[in-house]
Amino acid sequence: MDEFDFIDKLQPKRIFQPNVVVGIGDDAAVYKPSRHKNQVVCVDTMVEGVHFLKHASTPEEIGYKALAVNISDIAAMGAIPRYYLVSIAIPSNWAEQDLLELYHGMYELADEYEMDLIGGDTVSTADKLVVTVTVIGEVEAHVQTLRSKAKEHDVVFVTGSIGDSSAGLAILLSQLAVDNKAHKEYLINRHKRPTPRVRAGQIIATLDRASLNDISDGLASELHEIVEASQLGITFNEADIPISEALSELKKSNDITKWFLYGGEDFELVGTTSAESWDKLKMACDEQSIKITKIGSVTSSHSSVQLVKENLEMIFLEKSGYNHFKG
Ligand SMILES: Nc1ncnc2c1ncn2[C@@H]1O[C@H](COP(=O)(O)OP(=O)(O)OP(=O)(O)O)[C@@H](O)[C@H]1O
Ligand SMILES: Cc1ncc(C[n+]2csc(CCOP(=O)(O)O)c2C)c(N)n1
Ligand SMILES: [Mg+2]
Ligand SMILES: [Mg+2]
Ligand SMILES: [Mg+2]
Repeated sequence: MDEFDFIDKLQPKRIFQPNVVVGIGDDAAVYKPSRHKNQVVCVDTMVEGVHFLKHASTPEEIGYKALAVNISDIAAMGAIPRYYLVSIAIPSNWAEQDLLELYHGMYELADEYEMDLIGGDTVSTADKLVVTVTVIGEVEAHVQTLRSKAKEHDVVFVTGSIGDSSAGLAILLSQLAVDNKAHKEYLINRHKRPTPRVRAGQIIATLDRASLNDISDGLASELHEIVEASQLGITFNEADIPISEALSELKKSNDITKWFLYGGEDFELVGTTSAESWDKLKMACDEQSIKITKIGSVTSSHSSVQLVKENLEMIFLEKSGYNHFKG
């Protein structure tokens, strides 16, 4: 493979955003920021063996997810994704065709959101593929859906359903057998092709105030991040946590809490807002068929995350979930 030929093949056929001044092909990209908007930027990396296994995912699925997890961070800021850059470290056992397919996985999502690939970097590496995606988005200058914005008595809400991705990973790792074929495919798909909740983030951005976080490391961990940043507490009900039909089915013979509390990679949004704003949010989401569920409330109990179990026992949850240095 030739580095320069490969980069030539990444040149987009079309540019969606009129504000791109210089895209792929020079020393750096140039774009014009929109007036009255703040620029929002995030970067997340995926490493072969840590975030995906080459034999368990197609290159297209890996590319899709590498972009999706970053769009999810943009959604958690109430922002709209506009541009992305891709840095890729390539070992010799990845063929050019695999890499072009990986980019196709990204194009699928980028087309949906009319995002432009405006640059990146290509290097070789000894062993595992590493793909790092940077996304730039824009948000109305007054919108700040920060982890620190929770207030006492707020409603705690979550989009979609929780725990599917982690159960899907357990299937891929042969730690879980699911007989129902449709359920098995659903769970694996939720792991490989998470849906970033940009539309929900947009609605939340219209509220007077909201705290917001996306669920990458697990619900318990993300709730801890909100209570730490807001110096408050959260209490939530196990019975109210939205669980898919596929995961509910597994409840009969598995302890599913490890998936929905600590598993991670749900890429749903979790946040808090006033009771009044919650009513507006719920109504707006219902109108657009966006699933959003109230799971608890914000308390004055500093930095504690309390779960009311289905049997009404109350337990304090530790900040455990996915942690790169704890496994
Ligand atoms: N190596 C680093 N250097 C500088 N800032 C970092 C570094 N790693 C993380 N950060 C910053 O720390 C904050 C939290 O990052 P983190 O990656 O935990 O958030 P996240 O992307 O929402 O979570 P996840 O990576 O699990 O998806 C962000 O502001 C991020 O930019
Ligand atoms: C092969 C394999 N083993 C384990 C996992 C689970 N996993 C990896 S990183 C992560 C948290 C989010 O990542 P980050 O914090 O880097 O954004 C999780 C839950 C996986 N996806 N693939
Ligand atoms: Mg990150
Ligand atoms: Mg995040
Ligand atoms: Mg992230």
